[in-house]
Amino acid sequence: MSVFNWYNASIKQKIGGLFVFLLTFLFCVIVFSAYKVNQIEREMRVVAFLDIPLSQLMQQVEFIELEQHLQFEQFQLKNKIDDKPLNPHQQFAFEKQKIKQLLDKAVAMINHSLALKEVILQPEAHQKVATTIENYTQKSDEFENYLENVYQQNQLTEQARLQVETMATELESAEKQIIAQLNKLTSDDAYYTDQHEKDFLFVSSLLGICAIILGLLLTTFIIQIILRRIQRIQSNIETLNSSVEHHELPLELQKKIKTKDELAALEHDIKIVISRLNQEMTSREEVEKQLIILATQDRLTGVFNRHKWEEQIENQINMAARSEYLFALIILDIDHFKQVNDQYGHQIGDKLLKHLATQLQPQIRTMDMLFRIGGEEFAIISPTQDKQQAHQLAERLRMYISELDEVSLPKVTASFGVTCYQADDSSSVIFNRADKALYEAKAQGRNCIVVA
Ligand SMILES: Nc1nc2c(ncn2[C@@H]2O[C@H](COP(=O)(O)OP(=O)(O)OP(=O)(O)O)[C@@H](O)[C@H]2O)c(=O)[nH]1
Repeated sequence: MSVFNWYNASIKQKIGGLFVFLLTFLFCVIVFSAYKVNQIEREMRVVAFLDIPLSQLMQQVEFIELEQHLQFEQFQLKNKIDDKPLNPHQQFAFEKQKIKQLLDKAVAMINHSLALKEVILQPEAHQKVATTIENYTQKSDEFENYLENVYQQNQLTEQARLQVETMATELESAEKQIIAQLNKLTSDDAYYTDQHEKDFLFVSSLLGICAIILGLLLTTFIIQIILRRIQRIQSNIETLNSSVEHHELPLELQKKIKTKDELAALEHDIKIVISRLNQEMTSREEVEKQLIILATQDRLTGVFNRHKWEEQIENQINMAARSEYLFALIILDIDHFKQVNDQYGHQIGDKLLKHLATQLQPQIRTMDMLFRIGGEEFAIISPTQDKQQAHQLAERLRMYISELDEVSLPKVTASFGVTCYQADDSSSVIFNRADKALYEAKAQGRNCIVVA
């Protein structure tokens, strides 16, 4: 079994470990507390049902013993009390009988409690008290017999008097011993019970402190978990918000949701919203791309359309008007295209236009732009080219078109009008100049280039 590694454990594991420790401690404290309560209850029962009645009994014994003492005093002084119906022996026997009853009762109580194993505190001391009482009873019997003998002889010798005195003193001290033992027993029991009560109070305080710490920890732990999850939800919502604001695809929820409470349901809902938004934005981007293509691309040939042409020629004019920037404009028109349509059909005419555009695109630089600006009319904007360079490009393209040989398509040629940006040109001015050059090229017999 691997030992819990506190230093390498995560915060969650640490809090969990602390919980296990505290719960174990709390459990031990509860068990100990229950044990103490039980012990105190048993002790209190002994005090209530044994020690206190014993003390009461001994108070009565003490009282009788006081009476006896007085009697012995009289006996010693040989003061006969005429009005008293009983003689000293009878008097002693009568009182001894009362003491004996009380002491027998005390011994019975102690023995009963000992037999039932109720005495948990100082059972030996209780046993000793019982033995001492039994000894006392024996001594008391002996004293009674002796006293009877002395009385019957009707004269008191000095020796007998001394013997009676000694025995009486011994009996008295035996009684005192019993009382002292009982008092000690009661006070000891009270002391131990008091100690156990203090222990119990200490344990109860520990219990309370543990419960408070556990409660605080538990509350903090739960609050932390809830806060962390709320933060996660907030961060997801923020991501969502920023994605919508910046038109970016939102990130997927990173953490897999394990729990099934209300917050988990909320996270799940947000996950669904994010996933839907992802789909929505992806398809919207697709639609936007398609729209841009539709807006800028010629559907038949795939090159830029007239709309893009108008936008770009304006851009080029603006750039050239602001700086030394130069660009060339080439307009090319397929020669006798009407005949192609007439002879091969409109479909072949379309195919030819598409084929021609596809073949021309790789022939120009990436910065050059090819537009279809009319039926069989194309334009090329060629940035940073002067007239000569533009003428060379047009010538290369003219040659290329005239040499194109596609089996399924008729061979064609094209005429070119070429010009360059001139100061203060507007889009229509430069276009008209190029168009005029093209017109001249047509007039010159086609498949040629006129630079304006
Ligand atoms: N197949 C096809 N034909 C088109 C398209 N757009 C225009 N045309 C045809 O192109 C032909 C252009 O004819 P014209 O303007 O007379 O010019 P041309 O026959 O090319 O003669 P020149 O330009 O003078 O050499 C017309 O017959 C149009 O119908 C198109 O998208 N597809």
